[in-house]
Amino acid sequence: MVKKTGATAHTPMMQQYLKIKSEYSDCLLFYRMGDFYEMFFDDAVDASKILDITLTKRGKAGGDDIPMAGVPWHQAEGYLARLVAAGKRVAVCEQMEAPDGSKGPVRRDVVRVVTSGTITEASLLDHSRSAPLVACYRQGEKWGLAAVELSCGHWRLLEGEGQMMLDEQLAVLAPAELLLPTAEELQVDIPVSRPGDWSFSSSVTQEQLQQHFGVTDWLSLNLDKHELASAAVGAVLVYLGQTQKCALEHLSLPVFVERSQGMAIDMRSRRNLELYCSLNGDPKGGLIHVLDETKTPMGARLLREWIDHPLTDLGRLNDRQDAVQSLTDDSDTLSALRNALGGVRDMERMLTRIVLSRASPRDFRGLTEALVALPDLYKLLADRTGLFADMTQAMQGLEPIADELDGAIIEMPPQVFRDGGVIRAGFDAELDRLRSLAKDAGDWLNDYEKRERERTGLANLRVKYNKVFGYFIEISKVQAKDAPSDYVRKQTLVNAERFITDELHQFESEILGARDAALAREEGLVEAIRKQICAHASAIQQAARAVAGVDVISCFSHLARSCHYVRPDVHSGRNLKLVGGRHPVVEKHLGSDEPFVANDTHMDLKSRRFMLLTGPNMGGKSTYMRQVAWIVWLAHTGCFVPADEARIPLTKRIFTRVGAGDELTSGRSTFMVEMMETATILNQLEPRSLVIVDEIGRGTSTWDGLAIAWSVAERLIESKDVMTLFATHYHELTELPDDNEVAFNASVTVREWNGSVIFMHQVIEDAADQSYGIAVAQLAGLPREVIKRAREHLFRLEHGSELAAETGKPQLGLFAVAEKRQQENDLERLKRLEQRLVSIDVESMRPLDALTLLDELKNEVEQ
Ligand SMILES: Nc1ncnc2c1ncn2[C@@H]1O[C@H](COP(=O)(O)OP(=O)(O)OP(=O)(O)O)[C@@H](O)[C@H]1O
Repeated sequence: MVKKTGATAHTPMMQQYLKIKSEYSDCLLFYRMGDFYEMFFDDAVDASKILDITLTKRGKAGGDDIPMAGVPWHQAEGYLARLVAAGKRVAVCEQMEAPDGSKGPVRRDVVRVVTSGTITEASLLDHSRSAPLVACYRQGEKWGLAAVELSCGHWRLLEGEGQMMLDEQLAVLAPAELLLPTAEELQVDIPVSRPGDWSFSSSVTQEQLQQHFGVTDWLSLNLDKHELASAAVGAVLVYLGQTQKCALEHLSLPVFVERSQGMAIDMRSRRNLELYCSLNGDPKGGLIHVLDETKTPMGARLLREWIDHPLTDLGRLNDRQDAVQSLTDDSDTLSALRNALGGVRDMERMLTRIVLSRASPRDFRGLTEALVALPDLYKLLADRTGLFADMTQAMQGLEPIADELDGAIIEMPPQVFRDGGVIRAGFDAELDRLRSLAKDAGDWLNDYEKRERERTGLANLRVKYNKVFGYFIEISKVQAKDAPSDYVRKQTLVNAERFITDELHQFESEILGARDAALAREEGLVEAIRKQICAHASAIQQAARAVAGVDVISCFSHLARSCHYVRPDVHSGRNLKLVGGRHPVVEKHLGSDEPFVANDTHMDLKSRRFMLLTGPNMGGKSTYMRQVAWIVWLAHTGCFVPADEARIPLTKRIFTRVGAGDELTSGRSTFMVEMMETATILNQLEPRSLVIVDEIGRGTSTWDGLAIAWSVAERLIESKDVMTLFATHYHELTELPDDNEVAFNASVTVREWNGSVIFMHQVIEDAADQSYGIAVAQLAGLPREVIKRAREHLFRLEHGSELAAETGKPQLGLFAVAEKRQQENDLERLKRLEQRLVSIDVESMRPLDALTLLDELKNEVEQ
């Protein structure tokens, strides 16, 4: 810990620093000094470690050096990102006035606190996904969530009950930062901030809404019926006030939208099905990677939202499908639309930065171009009904502001505002006048330099400029002695002397005045334009949302055409029929020499609801089951599906249990994870669930594993209105369909050829005849001797009882052993019962004792 006070009096600047720092003690303070953000004391020490920057010192406190570290202001973005990623909050303190040379430090204020949930800079955000700030408020089992994406302005309000559902929602929302009351602890790996318990209240929300949005009509937001979500909104708004310190015009209103439940998919299942990345963490192996053919960042984010939240409302689903169909059938419009979308940059996030006064000139230009592109887009969709009608309407009406912006902002603006050059010539007469004054200066300087060379005869004389001295004449040391007498010496360098003249001095005051005036004029114009944009913020937001919608729909249409996806018939009946189904990711990754083998699926929630899938390792079982899950999932998003024909029953939940890797970091073994996933499925099954079980019971002894797999399968078979695909290596389970007419066997086919196996990847309705495990091990390159020995062991295990009879040695097959153990257990239990019965003295028993004993005996038998 570095001492901050001591006997030495602090300089006025350091006193100002310490005062501001004391108000932001939980933050690292970026204290603006000229072209740098400086940090002092512990902040400097911490930042120098995290950012790997030099730790220097500035002045003393209590006799000790004050540590200092700094970063250049124009590179602050990258440094902020690293500090926030390291879990820091950073208060950015700016100079609020230009230094005027008078005594005392310039006025400084914190203009913003940067936290992981309030980042808006393009370079710090993943363009394709949201990273919301989420407040959570609980009362008993019930909870309310308010999630806002500051960089786009969208809200999502949710309420629910129970920890499990809360965990699931949080996992899907993937907050960048969580706001909680002080007493609340959630076991999540997300940075937590606490805006103050008082802020979690509906009345605070009402006040804040009035303050930020001028909303007085509380009822129109539908928050009055949702006390918990409403309280969470209050905390979000208070926190944004604490950290952003500016108007939040770009935020949409936090309306509580009642959502029909939608399809529920727990986080493990999302991971198991490889939604975002493959099980080994490669994003290219994730489904999103294959589906994301969107053209705009807004579209990419909305695509994730649609995939993340599949619909169970058939009406809405149909609207999406109709829209996708209409573009799929019209390839000219589709390609024109996708071309036009290609030119639209991230309107939502650029708008946010403009509203929050954090935009670069390029954000202004980017937004301008996006607005200018809107008419092309909506004209392409003119006369279309359904979803497109609302979307085209939202894109209209912004032409005047688009024209205004286009007339104001130059086509290739610089990266920062500092040197001006953002406003087009011809936009403002006064700016043009000041600029031409400044520009004429260049000509004047050239002319002056020429004149002075001629007058003095010094050919190397140069007129130069730097920030410290302004304009000066530089003459080499050798020639300096010949400088005329009206040259006033200003600075001596090793090889040169610098001079000033009255004429140059007078020119400087005029010219610098004109340049400053031009910059100030431009600043004023940009601010006026910014205000104009703010006034249209809500309309621009809606247009951006509409662009995102058009983008996702055209992405779906593009997939339908280019990858041959078909419109699924999602219906309220029970029948599932997939003809020529394919796995979207595996299909994409296979080379042309190894075509994907399409497979059919015929099931019914009522009469054919349990598929027992067997077959060799590497045969394609996992691929097949995931493909069914994916087709069902995608069908509920509006996307067409990779199949030739698809009829899909409305599905409320998807569960998966897939052979995942160990979660060793969470202290759970493979078997434990398996059992937890299985428990989730069995405890939460509800009608219209689709269950995928890819191996169960592998992480324990064969007997325990088989027993568990068997009883889980039985339970799933009994579950009405639940469709299960159950892959297993336990061959014994293929007997299940014998006694259960809703169950049927299926297997992936292989051919044997020259002692080797060839995988056909074809799913047929029959049990696999053998497991081919040893053949696959041979393919994988296990030593020949080990394979030979394995075959001998296999024979011994499969023919245990016959061998035992022949050799007299007890070498039992798996089932024989199981049966024998069961018989032995039963026998023992019977013996114990017999002993108890014999020892009873009936004559001396009271009736109550007799009844109690009878009850005990019954329990023992039933165990
Ligand atoms: N329908 C298919 N068409 C073409 N190739 C396929 C098909 N299904 C699977 N494959 C290929 O076979 C490989 C193995 O498939 P998969 O992992 O589904 O087998 P599995 O039966 O589940 O194996 P295991 O039992 O060892 O988990 C896949 O990575 C893929 O390359």
